[in-house]
Amino acid sequence: MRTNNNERQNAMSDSQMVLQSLEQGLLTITMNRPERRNALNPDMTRGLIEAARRAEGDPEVRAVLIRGAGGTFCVGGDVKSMAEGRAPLPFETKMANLRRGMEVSRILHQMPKPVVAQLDGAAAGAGLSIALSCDLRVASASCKITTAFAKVGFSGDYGGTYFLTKMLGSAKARELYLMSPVLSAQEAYNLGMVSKVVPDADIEAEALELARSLAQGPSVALGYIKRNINNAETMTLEACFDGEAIHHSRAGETADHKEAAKAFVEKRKPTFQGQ
Ligand SMILES: CC(C)(COP(=O)(O)OP(=O)(O)OC[C@H]1O[C@@H](n2cnc3c(N)ncnc32)[C@H](O)[C@@H]1OP(=O)(O)O)[C@@H](O)C(=O)NCCC(=O)NCCSC(=O)/C=C1/CC=CC=CO1
Repeated sequence: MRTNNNERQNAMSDSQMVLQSLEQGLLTITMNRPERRNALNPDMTRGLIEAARRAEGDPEVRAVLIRGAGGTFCVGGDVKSMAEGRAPLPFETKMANLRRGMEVSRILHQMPKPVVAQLDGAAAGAGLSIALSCDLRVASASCKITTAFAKVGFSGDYGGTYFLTKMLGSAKARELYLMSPVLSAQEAYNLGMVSKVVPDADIEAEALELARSLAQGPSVALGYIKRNINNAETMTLEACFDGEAIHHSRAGETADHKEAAKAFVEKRKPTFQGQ
């Protein structure tokens, strides 16, 4: 079914476990299972993938804010449901389901649009992995941050070992995965895992302000910046030089670049159109 712009702006995923709202170029994705502190289950995973695919493919989306309802980002897999010990799925099915779910981290990390994670309450296990796949993390002062996996006999998923190793280096990633300490927001900030710590009362406003400013930014250049940095995670210096040369030259052809240069000379704030 085709939807008009108004309907799309406040579209919800089929499952209602993940809410989507598009306003002025900013897609807000809200994990909505507050009674379980937004623990992941199959519906939530499907909703997240659907939202991430929309974020990637919808040209109206210029930036993304991902957050959790009820004052918690996401505590990862649902340990209470794991403890119920339902009949296990065949290994191949289990593995394929998990692999499919992880696409959310890949899309958020790779798509050429900035993604901000609003971390409040807790970010644990796969919830932390998803947060680490984002470009920027704003945390409330009381937020608890932990890999959690080893404590429940898991090794890690949703790309957390990849992102944390790239972010902090192998030694620190090993420590945080093998020992699984619960970090305060300030400790996570000191390590470089979060960009900003704000008072609990300000978390929503601060995360929204940051995400909105990115949604109103020079989108082509921001997308290329993200690509360059992603390239740097895996490519050679030569390949990164090539990428920078192409991206910088293309960004220089955008209306946003021309507007920014003009605004600089005219000593005013630029207005970006995202093209
Ligand atoms: C450090 C914590 C995240 C937060 O600590 P704290 O603020 O002190 O809160 P608690 O008192 O511990 O918890 C409050 C209530 O929330 C329930 N809860 C917490 N985490 C989970 C969870 N993951 N699943 C279900 N319920 C959860 C907790 O039981 C309390 O409920 P009651 O009040 O009824 O007792 C701390 O909570 C913590 O360490 N949590 C566990 C984190 C964890 O182990 N996460 C899973 C890691 S494995 C994973 O992510 C795996 C998968 C596999 C499956 C599918 C998809 C993805 O990943």
